[in-house]
Amino acid sequence: MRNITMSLPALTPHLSWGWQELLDLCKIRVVAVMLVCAAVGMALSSPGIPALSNVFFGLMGIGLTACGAAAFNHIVDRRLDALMLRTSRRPVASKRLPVIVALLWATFLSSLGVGLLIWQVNQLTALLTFASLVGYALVYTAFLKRATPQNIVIGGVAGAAPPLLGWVAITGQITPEALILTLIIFVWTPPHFWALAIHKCDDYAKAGIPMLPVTHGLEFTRLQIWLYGWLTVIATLMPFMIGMSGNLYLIAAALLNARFMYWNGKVWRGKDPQAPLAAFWFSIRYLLGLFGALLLDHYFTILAW
Ligand code: HEM
Ligand SMILES: CC(C)=CCC/C(C)=C/CC/C(C)=C/COP(=O)(O)OP(=O)(O)O
Repeated sequence: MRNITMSLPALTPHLSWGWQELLDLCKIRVVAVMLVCAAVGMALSSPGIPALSNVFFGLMGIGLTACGAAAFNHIVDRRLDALMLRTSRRPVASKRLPVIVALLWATFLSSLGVGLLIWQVNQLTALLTFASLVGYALVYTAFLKRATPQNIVIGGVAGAAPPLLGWVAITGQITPEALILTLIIFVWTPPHFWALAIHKCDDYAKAGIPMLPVTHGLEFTRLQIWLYGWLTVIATLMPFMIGMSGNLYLIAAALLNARFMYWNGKVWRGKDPQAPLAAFWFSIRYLLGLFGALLLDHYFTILAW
């Protein structure tokens, strides 16, 4: 017995995992921002306070499924992740966590998430959340990411879904208002991701992943960031134009857009080597600020009545 125990570290030199590794699979900070967007979708879907049980189980179900999708992504991408500096220390890529454990964890999280939605929320939310899981973990990660520089544009549909999922969790219906919130995240994704991809271009090239800066060069990618930035600005004006949001939102959106386009403009001009990373981090604060403004505006308008 003593011999077996002593020889284990030699046989499995990298294996060392616990709750931290399981948590690392969940991309918890990305999922947290997605849940903010889902919660805003829930709030804007109805004039008063939405049914609290739908809010609670909706956010639990969407969050758990998104964590499961992220865990599947770690499994499918483990060889690619091992080739890139940014991702090489991930639990499955670095072989600290066995694939089978990650697979059981991803399956557990996703089943629990979708199960909660079917049981406590509604079938349509469960179906759309499951479609987002498949869209990200399978369609984007296993196929698009390796196949085309448009990978994140098409794959962005799955990442953009949270406000729609939140909306449907409360109302059971897909409406144009919910689709506008999703459109905002959809057109925001290319500036968000390509800014980071420019910064990590060598890493992606080394791993042979056809991200836009690798296949079409930095100048073309910088232009795309600028153009998608303007599309995002237009999309963010839509909630005001259709009367879903008021002046408070419009002012906040104008200020946030000015800063967003300041950074995207810097990326486009290509003179400041720090600009892409700064633009990437600002894109996250921007999205949180924008959805925060939608929420505040919604409840201020209700209180003002
Ligand atoms: C296909 C769509 C998307 C792609 C390709 C993408 C790509 C990325 C990448 C590569 C990172 C760096 C992750 C890391 O270093 O571990 C990142 C970070 C992040 N993304 Fe995205 N993203 C997408 C959509 C989204 C969406 C929809 C949201 C939120 C609604 C989001 C929020 C975030 C946040 C909060 C971070 C920072 C995470 C941290 O602090 O560790 N992303 N994204
Ligand atoms: C159910 C539901 C709402 C699903 C959404 C799932 C989800 C967590 C999407 C996250 C999008 C994201 C962080 C992509 C990163 O791209 P990447 O995987 O290429 O980046 P990486 O190189 O950091 O792994």
